[in-house]
Amino acid sequence: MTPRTLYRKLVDAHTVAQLDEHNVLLFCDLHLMNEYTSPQAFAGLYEQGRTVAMPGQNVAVVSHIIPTHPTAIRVIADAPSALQATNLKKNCEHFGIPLFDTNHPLQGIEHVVAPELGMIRPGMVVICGDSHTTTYGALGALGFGIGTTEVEHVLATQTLAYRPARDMHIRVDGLLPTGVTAKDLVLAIIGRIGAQGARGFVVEFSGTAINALSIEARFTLCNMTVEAGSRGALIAPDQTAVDYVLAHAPDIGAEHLSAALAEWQTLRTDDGAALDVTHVFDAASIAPHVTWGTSPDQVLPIDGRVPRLADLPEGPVRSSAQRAMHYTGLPEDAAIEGTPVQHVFIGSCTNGRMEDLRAAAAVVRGRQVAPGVRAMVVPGSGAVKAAAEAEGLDRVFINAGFEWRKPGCSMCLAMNDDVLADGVRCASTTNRNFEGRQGRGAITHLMSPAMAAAAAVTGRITDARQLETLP
Ligand SMILES: CC(C)[C@H](C(=O)O)[C@@H](O)C(=O)O
Ligand code: SF4
Repeated sequence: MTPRTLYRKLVDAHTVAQLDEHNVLLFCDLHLMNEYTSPQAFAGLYEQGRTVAMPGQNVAVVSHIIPTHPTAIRVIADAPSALQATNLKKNCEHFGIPLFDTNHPLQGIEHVVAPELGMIRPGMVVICGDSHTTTYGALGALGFGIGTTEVEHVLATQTLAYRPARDMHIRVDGLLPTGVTAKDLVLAIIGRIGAQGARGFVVEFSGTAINALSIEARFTLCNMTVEAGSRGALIAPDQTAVDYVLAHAPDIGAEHLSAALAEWQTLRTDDGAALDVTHVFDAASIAPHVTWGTSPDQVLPIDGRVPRLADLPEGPVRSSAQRAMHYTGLPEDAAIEGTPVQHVFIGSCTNGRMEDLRAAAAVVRGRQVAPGVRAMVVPGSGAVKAAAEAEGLDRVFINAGFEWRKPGCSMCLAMNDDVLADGVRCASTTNRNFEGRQGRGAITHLMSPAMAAAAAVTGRITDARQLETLP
């Protein structure tokens, strides 16, 4: 048999029919939905009198528009947003789709909720009307975002017309130094290959540095791979992945377990499989990274300087850098370290999990948020929030002067009322630093949770490795 990549194996195993030369009909094991990208899809179903083919293989979560203030009952004040949530509830009830509604104790960001509740298994195809569905590659599942018209088709048929991508392999040799995280790795990768560098590809990661990552760190890596333009990210499931899945999905009955384990074993790229592109990185040389511009590839190691325009190739790279410098107020050749911030945001589907909160808390413990800085932590889900509180992390943050919020997307994209004012500069653990993403005129610097925590306590962009851990 011709050697195949892991990606090809997943596509082949889910192909129901070859539609034409380029497209297949792909079966989707799980379809996740949010309040934001599902309304028109449901409207389309009603219009055509169609029903949902496999309601049990769909799950909905209120993620994006939900307020995160620490009130006992959450009420969505904004009328159009409230309507989106009510409609999602009605639609889910009508079609029998499970829903994590506004006040559900396990509500959160869809990409945090789904894996922690054991919904994601190696070998699955998982889709969602949201680009960060690539997260699930961390468990050897092919996840990717789809558009609203596709959401309708998936609801009606549980399948999707799909044009397979090309295979990119990113190997990361060596080990990340202490204090350097998966967030720094992915920012370094995007910085080198560019925000369009993986466009048209599904990226498989391998190498000693990847094998050494925890599953939560792999979620961060696969989540942000989409910011290099990729159509998916994959890591072959190893023992770390199997342990995670079994710990989070105890319902895999003993009678299915050995078959499942045997199948997961086959989920790897065969020797000799054709790869379209390969990149190699050296983990040991990677430092904490921070974005300086308005695209995730406008990024620097913490000791780096904003590029000089004359050093950039003439054309779109230079002109977008020029525009970004104007927007972020950082001139060419400026050092990124020491840049003052007024806001710190710790959360999102990239870095809103337990390990992220622990890493931030380790920096914050025994310190205070710097004067003039507003800092908040928004856990990725109700389960993350409860686990963090059980460990006392909420007290660490609150005692330091952070706001401790309820779960949701929040200031990752400011679709609720967590919006930054014009000109405010924010150290953020999120994944996109686009113009206006966190509020009109607000400036976002992407970084790891430890780096964001260091910015909170010093009031400036700081190398977290230089702050001693206090008892
Ligand atoms: C709202 C949604 C469509 C969007 C996405 O697809 O990623 C959002 O989650 C984001 O992060 O920008
Ligand atoms: S946390 Fe941010 S990136 Fe993730 S789904 Fe929500 S808005 Fe999108």
